[in-house]
Amino acid sequence: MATLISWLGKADIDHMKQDKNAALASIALKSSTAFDRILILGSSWEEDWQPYRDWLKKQLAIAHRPYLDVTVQRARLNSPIHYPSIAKFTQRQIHNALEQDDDITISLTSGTPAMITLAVLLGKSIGSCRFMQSSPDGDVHEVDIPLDFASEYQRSAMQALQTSAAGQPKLGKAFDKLTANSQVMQQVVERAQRLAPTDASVMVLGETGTGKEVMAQAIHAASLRANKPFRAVNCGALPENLVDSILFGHVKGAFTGADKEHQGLFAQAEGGTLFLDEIGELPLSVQVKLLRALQEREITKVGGTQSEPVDVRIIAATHRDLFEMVACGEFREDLFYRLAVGIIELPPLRARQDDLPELLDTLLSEINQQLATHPQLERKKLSVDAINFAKSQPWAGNVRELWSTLHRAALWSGAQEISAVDMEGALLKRPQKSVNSEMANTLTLPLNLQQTLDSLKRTAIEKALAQTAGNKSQAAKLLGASSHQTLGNWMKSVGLTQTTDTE
Ligand SMILES: Nc1ncnc2c1ncn2[C@@H]1O[C@H](COP(=O)(O)OP(=O)(O)OP(=O)(O)O)[C@@H](O)[C@H]1O
Repeated sequence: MATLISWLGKADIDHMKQDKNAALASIALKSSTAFDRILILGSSWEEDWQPYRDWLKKQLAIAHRPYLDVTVQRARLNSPIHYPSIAKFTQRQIHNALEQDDDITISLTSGTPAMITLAVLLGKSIGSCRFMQSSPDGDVHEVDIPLDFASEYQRSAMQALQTSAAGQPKLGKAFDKLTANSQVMQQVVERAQRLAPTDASVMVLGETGTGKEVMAQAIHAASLRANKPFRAVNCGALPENLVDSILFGHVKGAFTGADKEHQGLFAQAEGGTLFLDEIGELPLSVQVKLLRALQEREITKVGGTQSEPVDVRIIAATHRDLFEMVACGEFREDLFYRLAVGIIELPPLRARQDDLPELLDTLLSEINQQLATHPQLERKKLSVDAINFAKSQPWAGNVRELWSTLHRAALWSGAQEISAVDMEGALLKRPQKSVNSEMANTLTLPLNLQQTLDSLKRTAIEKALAQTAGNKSQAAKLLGASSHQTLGNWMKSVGLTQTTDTE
């Protein structure tokens, strides 16, 4: 796909009014490459953008030049000669274009000297862009700029990265808070470390309490945004009528009670990272706005008319099955793919037993620090049988449940060493679920009772094994079987082959 990027100058507009091809139009119409997309950057003469776009489309049609898209992108510049705002805007446009197409041509004919200088600098350094200009008589030629400062730029960019990294938490340090001894967690952390500096949106998936927020903080701390704000919000806890305003802000008078302007979380996280926890709970109407913010990198405050540029990295998280939500139409597919550029799946605690000893150790030191503030409570240690007990539990609430159980055990245990009995006593017992009336209602008679019971037994065993990553001892516990041997017998009785040896 080929894209032409060009500023829209006064000369372009004047020529359009005289129905003459010049500058941008000459390049669009006469270049040897037919452009699939033409991206026009506009900063002044807004009333002429639409007529220019329509006129150019007409000229392309007359010249039998097929195209996919001709768009005008609004540039919010401090002035047409303000280098920092032009640089920021141009850089974003080239990056966006490179995400879609690899053949980028930049016109050097339209725009102020500042715009053209920066287009050359950025086009040469960011990617292998081509440059074109048109002469006053309408001839078009490719401009050879014989400077290879892409490599020079990369070298100095690397140096800048190293310098800034020196002042930032080291990559390893950023992930220090995450216990990751098990192989499965090490792979997850390696992946997150690779993703961290890329600036891509990230989707963290995992059951409740698996450490999604800790992971998001670590990614932020290991990114080039580490010195900028990290803001977190639980989308599920936002009142539906205020979600918009909390995320995007509102202008004074936007609604009853909006007695002053409010900066939303996007503005508060400017330059940094916004962590959207429980993204699956976001109402569809807000999902549309979020998608727009990600695509256009612009937001509009509630009640506002002007959009404002934003530079925020999004890390989203959910414990829900987003694929299923997409399939049911509860979550926008386009937003899902925008967010899930980098997917990090945190395994449940029961699938990473090797993390338990260190996790228990870390959690206990935190708990001991808290206990230290109460003079009558002593520091606690963990016995080996307490660690083994922890390993035998399914921990449906993951690290959070482990933490609270350990906390209770530390408070209740009379001895300095927490035993397995203390841990067991501190476990919150989940109510046993019985076959309820809802299930009974789904039964239709006549039925073969034995077959129905076998099928239920089989489903329950499969579910328990899936939930415990094939660990038969833990699955047995979930099903109320006295041992993994009993579970083995049950499996045989319903014809389930015992492919897993994990106990
Ligand atoms: N790998 C880990 N190492 C150390 N502590 C962890 C780890 N994972 C989670 N924790 C701790 O467990 C608790 C829960 O973690 P966190 O809030 O990040 O989970 P979550 O997946 O975001 O939960 P929820 O889905 O309920 O929002 C926190 O106290 C956190 O510090």
